[in-house]
Amino acid sequence: MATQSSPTSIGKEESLSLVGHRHACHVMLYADTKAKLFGRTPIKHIVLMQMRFDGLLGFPGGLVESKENLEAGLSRELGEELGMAVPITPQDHVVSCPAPSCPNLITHFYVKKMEESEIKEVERAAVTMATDHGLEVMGMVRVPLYFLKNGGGLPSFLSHSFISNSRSQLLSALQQFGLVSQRELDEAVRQADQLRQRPNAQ
Ligand SMILES: O=c1[nH]cnc2c1ncn2[C@@H]1O[C@H](COP(=O)(O)OP(=O)(O)O)[C@@H](O)[C@H]1O
Repeated sequence: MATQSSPTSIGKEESLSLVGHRHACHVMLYADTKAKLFGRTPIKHIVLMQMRFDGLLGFPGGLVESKENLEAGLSRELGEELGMAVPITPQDHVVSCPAPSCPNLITHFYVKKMEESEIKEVERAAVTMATDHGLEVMGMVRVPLYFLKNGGGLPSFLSHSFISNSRSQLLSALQQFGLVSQRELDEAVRQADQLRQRPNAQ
């Protein structure tokens, strides 16, 4: 599994002053919802990730070119991956970290809250308009934040494989933005670890 523990963060401006480093920017888009699974389990929040071309889960975004500023580069990547403009501002920045297993790469993470109708528009555009759909991006996925029996829901989602530090980005954003309690996150991680250790796990 490709999950790493939280790497040490670095100031965004400080990271930009490092010589010979590349910068990757990714964003977690989310919205509140009143929808219920099977008419009874509250979904609470729509949180978007994507299935990448390499079969790993990650957030939309990508490498920023050296001439671009970070938010402009991220907005450009989103245009390609989501098929519509989703402007990102410096206020959406959450944390920057050296990539865990990629020397000289800094990962910058952003979080943007949207309306439910806006996030549904993003999902539609990602399939119908995005140039990357079916190529670099296999599809957007919603993160299940609820718990079902036998580890279903968030624990099962967390037991999949994630690119770079995107799993720890997800966990810390869910906690920081109050989408899942710390107690539930701890329980989800515990159950995810158990699911991975099952002898018949794939
Ligand atoms: O969701 C993510 N969170 C953190 N780092 C990521 C995420 N997705 C990819 N990365 C890292 O950033 C690098 C570039 O990202 P990505 O593959 O999205 O860019 P690209 O489409 O411009 O090639 C990847 O090789 C990986 O190390």
